Formats: sequence, structure tokens, C-alpha cells
Amino acid sequence: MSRERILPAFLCEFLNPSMPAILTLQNLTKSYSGRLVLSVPAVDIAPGIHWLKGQNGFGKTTLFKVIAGLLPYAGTVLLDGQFDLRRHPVAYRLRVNYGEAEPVYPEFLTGWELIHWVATAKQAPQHQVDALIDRFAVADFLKTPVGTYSSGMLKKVSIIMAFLGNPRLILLDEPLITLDQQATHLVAELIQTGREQGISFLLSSHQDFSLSGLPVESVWQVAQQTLTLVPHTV
Ligand SMILES: Nc1ncnc2c1ncn2[C@@H]1O[C@H](COP(=O)(O)OP(=O)(O)OP(=O)(O)O)[C@@H](O)[C@H]1O
Repeated sequence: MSRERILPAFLCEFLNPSMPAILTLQNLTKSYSGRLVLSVPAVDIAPGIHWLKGQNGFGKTTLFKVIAGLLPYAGTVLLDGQFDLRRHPVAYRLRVNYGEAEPVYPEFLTGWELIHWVATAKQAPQHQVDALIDRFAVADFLKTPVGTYSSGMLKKVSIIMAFLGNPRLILLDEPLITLDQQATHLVAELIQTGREQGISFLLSSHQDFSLSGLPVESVWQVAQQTLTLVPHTV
């Protein structure tokens, strides 16, 4: 029996140092109208749960959007040592999901339409969609247009969409803001379970993630237009 069959994925990764970084950034730069916002010479992020910190306006959301494949950039973004965002755009995007901090969607679409559209793009099976809708108990309001949703309702829809399909990496920008306590616990549970199944997470938060109880493996900081690993004692 293979090691993967008897050990959780995250333990296999830990025991196998030859396993590639989940995410590699090389000579990555991002500018807006000629103004440099990010310049990351070379970074390898190991599989795991990682906390991304940074002061307002330092570039966390920009970095997430670049890694999610939503913004043009210069340089290399590589998933699992094999899926290059530029050279394998579909394979890469099937494996990297993104939940925005304050999601904005076309107001006339229903939550149901949005979720099913993302589920189709991410090749998510119906039972996965149903299970997430059920866990967040959102079925009732999904039939109405998102323009009528509260910020917490919108956030739940965006978190559901971020877990659809078979991602290797999920980027969650401020995943805990605007959610009620029950939903906050559920998100932490989904992250923990996802990690045990081999999904890695990059979580941005201005709150201290060490208080969430999640096994955060490293802390990264966006500052001075770059990304660095910072000392961390969780
Ligand atoms: N579409 C855009 N056009 C021009 N400049 C932008 C754009 N989006 C972001 N910026 C600028 O890029 C910089 C980084 O912004 P970003 O939203 O990535 O920061 P952040 O770290 O996520 O901030 P916060 O913690 O407030 O969410 C800021 O100076 C911002 O003004």
C-alpha cells in the first residue's frame, strides 16, 4: 500500500522533502500604470496553511489577484512545480481558487447562478455544491439576486465558490471578516479538512490567525513592494 493511502496528504508532504513547493514565484513584478507595486525575485511557498500579512495598500490583494490569474504580471507563477500560469492557463486555474475580501458580483445574478457558473468552470460535482450549500445553510436566499444580499451573505457565497472543484491551492483574502461566529467556525473547519486532504491555503488577514486555532505553518509579509517570510511562533 502506498504511503499516500495510509497517511494524510499533509503528513506525506512533510515527510517527503523532495515534494515541490506548492507555489513558486520568480522575477514576479506587477505595476499599475507604470507604478511598481510588487517585485518578488524568488519565493517558494511550501504546501501548508500560510498567513499573509501586510499594511493597508501594501499589495496583498494585488498579489492574490496575480496568483489567481486575474491580473497581468511579468515573471513566473508556478503551481506544484509543473503548472505555469502563463503556459498552462486552464490547468493552473482549475487548481487555484480565490475568495475575495469584499466580493462584488453583478447585482442581477442570483447566488445560485453564480455558484453554478463557478461550479461548471471548476468542474465541481453536484454533490460538492449541494454539500457546501447545505453546510452554510444558504439555500433559501440563493434564489434571490445578490444585489439584495448583506455583506455576510455575499461572503458565504464567495467562500462556497472558493472551495469548489479540486483545488491544490486556495487563496482567501480576509476569510473571516463579516461572517457570523457559526460561519467563522465552519470556514476554519473547511480549511482544516481541506488541508488534511492536501489543499494548501494562503490566507490574508489583519487579525491574528494564530488565534483561529488553525495550524498556520508560516507567516508571509507584503512590505516594501515584496514578499518575505517572517519569524513566526504559533
Ligand atoms: N486597479 C488599480 N489601479 C491602480 N492602482 C491600484 C489598483 N489596485 C490597487 N492599486 C494600488 O496598489 C497598491 C496595493 O493595493 P492592494 O489592494 O493590493 O493592497 P492591500 O495590501 O490588499 O490593501 P488592504 O490591506 O487595504 O486590502 C495600493 O497602492 C493601491 O492604491
